[in-house]
Amino acid sequence: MELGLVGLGKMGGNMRQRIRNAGHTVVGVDHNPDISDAKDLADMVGKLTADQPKVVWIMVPVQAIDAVVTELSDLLSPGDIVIDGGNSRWTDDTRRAAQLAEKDIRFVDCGVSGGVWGLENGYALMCGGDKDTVDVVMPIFEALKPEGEFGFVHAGKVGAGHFSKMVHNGIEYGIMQAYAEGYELLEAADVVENVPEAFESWREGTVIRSWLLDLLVASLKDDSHLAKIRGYADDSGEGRWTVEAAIDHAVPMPAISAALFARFASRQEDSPAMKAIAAMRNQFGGHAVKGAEAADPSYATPPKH
Ligand SMILES: O=C(CO)[C@H](O)[C@H](O)COP(=O)(O)O
Repeated sequence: MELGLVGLGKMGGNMRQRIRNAGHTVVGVDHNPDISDAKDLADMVGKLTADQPKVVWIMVPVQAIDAVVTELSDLLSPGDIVIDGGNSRWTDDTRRAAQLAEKDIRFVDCGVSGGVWGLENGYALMCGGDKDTVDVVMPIFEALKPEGEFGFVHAGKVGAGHFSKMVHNGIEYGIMQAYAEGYELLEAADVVENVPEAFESWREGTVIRSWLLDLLVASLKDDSHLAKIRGYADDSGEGRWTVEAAIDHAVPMPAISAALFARFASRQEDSPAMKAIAAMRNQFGGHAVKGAEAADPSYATPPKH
């Protein structure tokens, strides 16, 4: 089968290779001419010549997806298929599907998990769209997914793929946070003599073995106290959308929301909220505060009311 692939970065570049390894033709396009097979989107579409609907997979940062969808809507023909494999917000899928449907172009949303290891291990795929459309793309999904029984779901209509991926990522936040908190306690308590060794021992036989645990062990092998990196964690939206969806459905989500808020806390040099707590403790109990007492001696004595 023939596929156009837009975006050949960390994910798209390896996906092109895995699809080619399975014997398909991929015409990839990227801003970087050194890795691109076509000079622009029009050139890429022109190079898709097989007797089939043209199928174009978008694998670009979320901010760039709308522009690519709009350009493709002018380049493709009725019956052709666009797949959005980025980490899009699931509510954007119906809007993009409707935009393309105006020109009878079909749309599939596909959450992709596997990161930089996907070339080797395969990518777990969660897609949404009409069954007939998903069936056309199936050879490409088969090429990308891990070998074996699992790693693919046609989750439902348009939007269901990214909704599934969003919840997957929310769970990812919660699992990572739990390992991270356990790591901090082990480091702080100084009871377990070799923390990386304890984590490594959990990789087999335990209830908490997982790939994320394997990855943490790999990081601790390289840097046993994680001294080379700062405790600063970004987010790209998936955790926020998961918590927002939980609110929409009144679903209690204490672990995932705590994991999300822990990331926000990681970005603060100092905590305005904890300053407020320290100030109130000082007000009601004359409890000592850190930092400000040197500059303002009034903090050293309990205020009189
Ligand atoms: O989808 C992924 C993994 O499954 C991406 O790595 C994603 O970036 C993770 O989300 P966040 O950046 O918010 O941690």
